[in-house]
Amino acid sequence: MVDYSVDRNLAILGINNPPVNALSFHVREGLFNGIKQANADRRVEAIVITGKGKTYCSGADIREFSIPSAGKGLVTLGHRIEDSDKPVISAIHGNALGGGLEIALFSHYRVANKNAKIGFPEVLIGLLPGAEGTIRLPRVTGLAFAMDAIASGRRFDAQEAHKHGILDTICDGDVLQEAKAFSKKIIGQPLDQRRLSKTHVKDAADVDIKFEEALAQIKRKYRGLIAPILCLKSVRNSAKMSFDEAAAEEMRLFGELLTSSQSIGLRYSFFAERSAPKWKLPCGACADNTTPVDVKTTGVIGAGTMGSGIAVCLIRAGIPVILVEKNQKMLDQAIKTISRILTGSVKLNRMTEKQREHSLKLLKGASTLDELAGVDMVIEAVYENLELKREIFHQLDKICKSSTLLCSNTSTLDIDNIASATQRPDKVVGTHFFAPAYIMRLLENVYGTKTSPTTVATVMELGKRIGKICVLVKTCYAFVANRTNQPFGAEASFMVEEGALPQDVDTVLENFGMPMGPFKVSDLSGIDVGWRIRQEVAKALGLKLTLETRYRMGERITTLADRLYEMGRYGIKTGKGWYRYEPTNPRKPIPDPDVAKMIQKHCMDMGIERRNIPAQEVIERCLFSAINESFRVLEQRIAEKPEDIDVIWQYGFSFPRYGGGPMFYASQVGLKKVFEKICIFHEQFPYSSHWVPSDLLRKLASHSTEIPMDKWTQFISSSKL
Ligand SMILES: CCCCCCCC(=O)CC(=O)SCCNC(=O)CCNC(=O)[C@H](O)C(C)(C)COP(=O)(O)OP(=O)(O)OC[C@H]1O[C@@H](n2cnc3c(N)ncnc32)[C@H](O)[C@@H]1OP(=O)(O)O
Ligand SMILES: NC(=O)C1=CN([C@@H]2O[C@H](COP(=O)(O)OP(=O)(O)OC[C@H]3O[C@@H](n4cnc5c(N)ncnc54)[C@H](O)[C@@H]3O)[C@@H](O)[C@H]2O)C=CC1
Repeated sequence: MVDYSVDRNLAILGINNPPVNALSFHVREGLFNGIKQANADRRVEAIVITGKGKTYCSGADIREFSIPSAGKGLVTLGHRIEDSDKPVISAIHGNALGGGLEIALFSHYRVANKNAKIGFPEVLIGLLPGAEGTIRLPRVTGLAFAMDAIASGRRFDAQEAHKHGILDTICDGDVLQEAKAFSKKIIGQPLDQRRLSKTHVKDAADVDIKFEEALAQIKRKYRGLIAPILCLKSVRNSAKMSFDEAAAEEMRLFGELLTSSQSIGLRYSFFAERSAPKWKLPCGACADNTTPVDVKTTGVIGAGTMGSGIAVCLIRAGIPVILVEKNQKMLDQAIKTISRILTGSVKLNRMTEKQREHSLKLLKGASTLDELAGVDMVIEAVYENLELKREIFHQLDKICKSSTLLCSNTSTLDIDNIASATQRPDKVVGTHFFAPAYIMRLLENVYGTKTSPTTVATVMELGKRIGKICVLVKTCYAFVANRTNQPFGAEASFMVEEGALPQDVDTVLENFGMPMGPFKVSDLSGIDVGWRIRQEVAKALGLKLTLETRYRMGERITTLADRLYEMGRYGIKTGKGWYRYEPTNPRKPIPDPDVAKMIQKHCMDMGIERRNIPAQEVIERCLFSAINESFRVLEQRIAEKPEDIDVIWQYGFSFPRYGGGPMFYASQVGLKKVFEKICIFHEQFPYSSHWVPSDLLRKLASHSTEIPMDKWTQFISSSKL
């Protein structure tokens, strides 16, 4: 785990723990023993700590935080490094993150390759740099930089690190060679001033002002998160207390965070996010054994909300797009919108003006499908209408070259049905983006019965290329995202019918951690979109829709959203929806008394008695109904693993990362408790089939002990009840 070698007068300690050189138990032991050995070795005059492979060290092994600690702690190791009689140089390439940066700060000198990335990302997993990082960094950089870097968790480059004194020198080439050259300058120099524990925070006098400024900023930026605040407090301590007192307090705060529900949720999310793209098909094909085809050119059909957003994602990643729209006015409008979105990216420093111009050159508008004959991939984003989509796929099949992949951005429709309109069902797949497509990170890729592994691999790879978090799911009505979100939204609307107002429900869920309540989201994505979907379903089922009903096919429904549609309130796009929007601030939802009146009249007409709905009921009805549906999705193998559902909720619906997602939330509440509550709601609301308890959940809840999440799917085929 740590390779020890001696090169003339230098001991080289090479951290060798692929893939990221995390500081696991054996690495800590190896470094500790290496420093000891080097100090005892007469040939050695200086010690270099370096990383083998692609990186120096990416910090603590995050998995070890969830098991009892063993062996030497990072602080003990760090003190051994700092106390070394022989100078220790950290030679950094790749990443020096978290505990890795702390090792570097325990070292007496730091040299780095110019491409190295440095940072304290602990806050992103709900922690603080607990091996004296919050006490040492301000001693090097001053308070303002340390507060910003530690509370934001951002990674910065070697140049910035050098400017703030973190690095002594930066090199172009091999960092180990640079460290060897550097050692010649420092061997024999006194070490005391290089030991950060012996130094002071230079701008300590300004600590209160800097703390208040930083606190105000992070409270705005990271609403509801505890770790950024404790990060700041710990940095403040570095200036107000002695080194040892501040370090002891840092350890206490670290312990507090380590066991906090937020950090546990964020650590879960870290691994869930990495497990989601590791797709697997029932035939055994998976990410590791399937090669994607190279997508060089694309077509997007439909230049509406989604088509324009998808086109932005593609051209921004350097992929040419032919945007086909039958309505010239819509096309002109879309091209203007796309240009405006990219201008916004330039303003936010996310791209340069030159990149914007280059991206726009990759976009070509067109009015017929014939233009798509030669592209490698088409993404269809026309209205949610099965016949229309089938007709388009039928035509594309004839027009496009035989290798072209045909993707649909449908939000609900069966991929098998769409694929059956072509002679190439193996190349048909769902690519479900989320609105606004150029912002939301999720791409829910949907495979049909005949979709080939190569097609799946290609859309998963394309998603990664355009910066999306991809999750693969099996086709079914509404797939995983919209299917599990549907009961959540239905319960939110039922509660509005029973006594709450849209803003009440939104506020409770926003306080829970959702950045936007479901009624604000509905206004954003368009009330007409949901209306069209309901019309489609009704048409497919041969139903005639009416506003004066509370039940359809034995199922409870509410027609409140349809009433808004009838009033022309389509959401933000019409300036009115569940809320109203002023032209001067068209994205700010304002509660609208007209909506309250409409709701009250609806209730009176339908004979619904309104009552007070407590906040806890809002949370339980929204979340537990989604959880129940999620368990069904798992038992039907629509989603492969619970983490996939959680990632979908985080990146598709902005479920707070610290909350993990509905599946993780259920695991934290306890499956027994969740199941019992679902049974109670089922009795209370017998006409909502989403309350019929999932068999899988029943099996898991009936177990005498809580079953860990990674074992849940093993119970699908188990007959145990
Ligand atoms: C009083 C008590 C004192 C206690 C003191 C505590 C000291 C501390 O201050 C605590 C810490 O160090 S906390 C850890 C700080 N470091 C981080 O958060 C870095 C996390 N990793 C990354 O950002 C990217 O993986 C990275 C940028 C490094 C690489 O990105 P890539 O995109 O190249 O690769 P990934 O796909 O993300 O990762 C490759 C595989 O490695 C796993 N992994 C990454 N970082 C890990 C880490 N720190 N611990 C454990 N596993 C880790 C990752 O899960 C993936 O493996 P698979 O999931 O199997 O694919
Ligand atoms: N709006 C949303 O939040 C989301 C929508 N979706 C799905 O994306 C698809 C598109 O939805 P939106 O962009 O919201 O619709 P939209 O109504 O904004 O845009 C649809 C566009 O398709 C064009 N179009 C219709 N038939 C066409 C044809 N034969 N050839 C070329 N263009 C044609 C229309 O003129 C219109 O500009 C739907 O399947 C929808 O379910 C998926 C995720 C989210």
